[in-house]
Order: sequence, then C-alpha cells, then structure tokens
Amino acid sequence: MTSTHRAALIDGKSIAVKMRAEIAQEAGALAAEGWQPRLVSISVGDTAAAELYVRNQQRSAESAGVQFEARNYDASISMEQLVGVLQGLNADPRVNGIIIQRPLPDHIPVKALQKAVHPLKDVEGMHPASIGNIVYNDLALGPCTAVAAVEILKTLPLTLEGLDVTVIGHSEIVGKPIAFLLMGLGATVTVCHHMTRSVAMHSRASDAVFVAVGKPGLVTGDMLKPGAALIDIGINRVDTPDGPRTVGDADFQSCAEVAGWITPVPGGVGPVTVAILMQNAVLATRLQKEHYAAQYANTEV
Ligand SMILES: NC(=O)C1=CN([C@@H]2O[C@H](COP(=O)(O)OP(=O)(O)OC[C@H]3O[C@@H](n4cnc5c(N)ncnc54)[C@H](OP(=O)(O)O)[C@@H]3O)[C@@H](O)[C@H]2O)C=CC1
Ligand SMILES: Nc1nc(=O)c2c([nH]1)NC[C@@H]1CN(c3ccc(C(=O)N[C@@H](CCC(=O)O)C(=O)O)cc3)C=[N+]21
Repeated sequence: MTSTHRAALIDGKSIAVKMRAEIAQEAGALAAEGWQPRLVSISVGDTAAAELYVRNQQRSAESAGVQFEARNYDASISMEQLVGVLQGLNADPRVNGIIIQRPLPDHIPVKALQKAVHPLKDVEGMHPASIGNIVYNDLALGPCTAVAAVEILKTLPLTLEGLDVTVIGHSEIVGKPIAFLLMGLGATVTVCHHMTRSVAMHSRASDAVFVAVGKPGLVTGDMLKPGAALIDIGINRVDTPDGPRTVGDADFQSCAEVAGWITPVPGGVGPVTVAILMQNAVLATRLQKEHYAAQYANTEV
C-alpha cells in the first residue's frame, strides 16, 4: 500500500448505538410482560481496570432499558462469602444477569467463581456451559468481548467461509472464544500466543487479524497483508508527552497505512463489548422467562 493509503475506520460507537436501539425494544417488550431485565455487577477490591468498564455499563444499561446495580465488595471478602452472594442472586428471579468484573484479588479463584453463576444468568458467557455451547456452535450467552469482536468482523464486506484469520492471544475470556466463534463461521483460524515463533508469519498471510494481548505497539503495519481487517481488542494506558492515553495493541499509524479496515482504541471494540453485555442481559431474561413458563406450565393452577 502507498503511504497515502488509509484504512477505513470501523466505528464501534455507531455499531453499539444501532445495537442498543434493538436491545431497548426487546427490553421494553419483556418489561411489559413483567420481566424488566436487571443486571448485577460484582467487583471486589479497587479495580481500576474494571471501573471504566462498569461506568460504561451503567450508561449503556440506562439507554438499553436494562436495570443495572453495581456492587463492590471489600478485597477481604472470602470465596465462601462471594459464592453465598452469587447463590442469593441466582435464586432471585428479579435478577437476570450477573457479571463478575475482572481482575479479582489473588485469593479468589476466578474460574471457580464463574462456575457459581447460574448458566442462565451468565451474561459474561464464561460458565463452562456457555463456553461449551460455543464449541457446539450453539451460541446463546457468549463472552462479550469475543462476540463483539466477531460481530464487528461480520459488518465488513468479507466472505467469512474460508477467510484466513489470525487471532493473537489465546485467553479464555477473549482469544479462545474468538477462535471458536470464527471456526463456527467457517473461517480458517490460526491462534498465536507468547510461544508462537513468528506471529508475523501468520498475521501477514491473513485476511483478518484479531489482537487481544495487552501490549501496546505489538502489531505493526509490516505484520499485515495489505487490505486486511485489523480488530484491536487491547486496552493499554500509556504515558505520552500530552499525558496518559488509552491505546490498543496495534501501532495505529503504521497499521492504518496497510490495513483495509481498522478498529480504533478507544471507539472500536470497547463500546460494542458493552452493547453485547446488554444484549446478553436481555437474552438471559428472555431465556429465564421461557424456562419459568415451561417449569410452571404443567403445575396445577
Ligand atoms: N475491549 C474489551 O472489551 C476488552 C479488552 N480487553 C483487553 O484485551 C487484552 C487482552 O485481554 P485478556 O485476553 O484478558 O489478556 P490475558 O493477559 O488473559 O491474555 C493475553 C494473551 O496474550 C498472549 N501473549 C502475551 N504476549 C504475547 C506476544 N508477545 N505475542 C502473542 N501473544 C502474546 C498470552 O499468551 P500466553 O498465555 O501464552 O502468555 C495470552 O494468551 C488486554 O489489553 C485487555 O485489557 C480485555 C477484555 C475486554
Ligand atoms: N469480567 C470482565 N469482562 C470484561 O470484558 C472486562 C472485565 N471483566 N474487566 C475490564 C475489562 C476491560 N473491558 C472494557 C470494555 C469496554 C470498555 C469501553 O467501553 N471502552 C470504550 C470507552 C473508553 C473510555 O471511556 O475512555 C472505548 O474503547 O471506546 C473498556 C474496557 C472489559 N473488561
């Protein structure tokens, strides 16, 4: 690509606004049937990483017609106490979604805690049942960031069947679910991690690259096939001469000169992640309504 080439910017904010309008409609219909969607966020200790996310969730919930309650517990809370809190929320039919903000203090095993959330209220899509559904290509409540990143790819004029895609990062909450979702759409997926000998060898051969690592500047333009789509999931706080800034994992300047489409950070995957969380909260409410209806259908009135 000549240096005058500039990748088309993928506007996550406008994608999120469009999604929220549909979500608000479904939330309104459920509320009219006596099922007002309600989401409870659990954070433990002072989590700067999650604070921004929780604030955006609160704002997004208001415009999506989802009730939102943010609970923050002291870092000293024990695993048993937290599981007790979750059991109360699982049993409360007025609560439809539960999200456990990360990171958690070291003494709390996040995977065990995630399993304590009822699968029907697992709006984070991190319960083994939810992850299993992705493997079975039977997506119901999927991990918000992974679903958001793939939804963004689906807005591009690309045929997903047979598309060559590289996913950089293989975490359970982002990289791995993205890979399974893409396989379910017929893409040919390569997953890279810190042991991969040459990430560039794979990313240069790909029509689309997802990066979810947490290292600013990790992906540079010379690592991309000209015209490829770059979906940047990274969120990094960096100091710049003009003060601290949030940047992604891509070196935006050099990537924008090669890529065909690129997501900015902020303004790319982030807002769509929050919209998917609201979509999951409404879907979870719908699933619970149907579950209770089925359960009480055969009870004598
Ligand atoms: N926009 C959004 O909505 C969200 C954004 N994020 C952001 O996405 C990023 C990743 O988050 P998360 O998945 O939770 O992070 P993790 O730290 O859990 O995973 C990072 C992954 O990157 C891999 N990795 C590390 N170094 C390299 C390297 N040099 N080359 C290739 N792979 C490497 C690691 O591999 P290995 O395991 O082998 O070390 C690991 O698989 C973070 O910046 C986070 O803030 C996270 C959630 C939501
Ligand atoms: N269980 C759990 N799941 C997560 O997915 C999770 C988490 N915990 N903890 C924190 C990280 C980080 N994360 C963000 C998502 C969206 C924005 C977001 O909305 N960013 C906007 C706004 C940024 C701003 O306001 O500056 C943007 O990128 O445009 C930010 C951060 C989700 N995370």
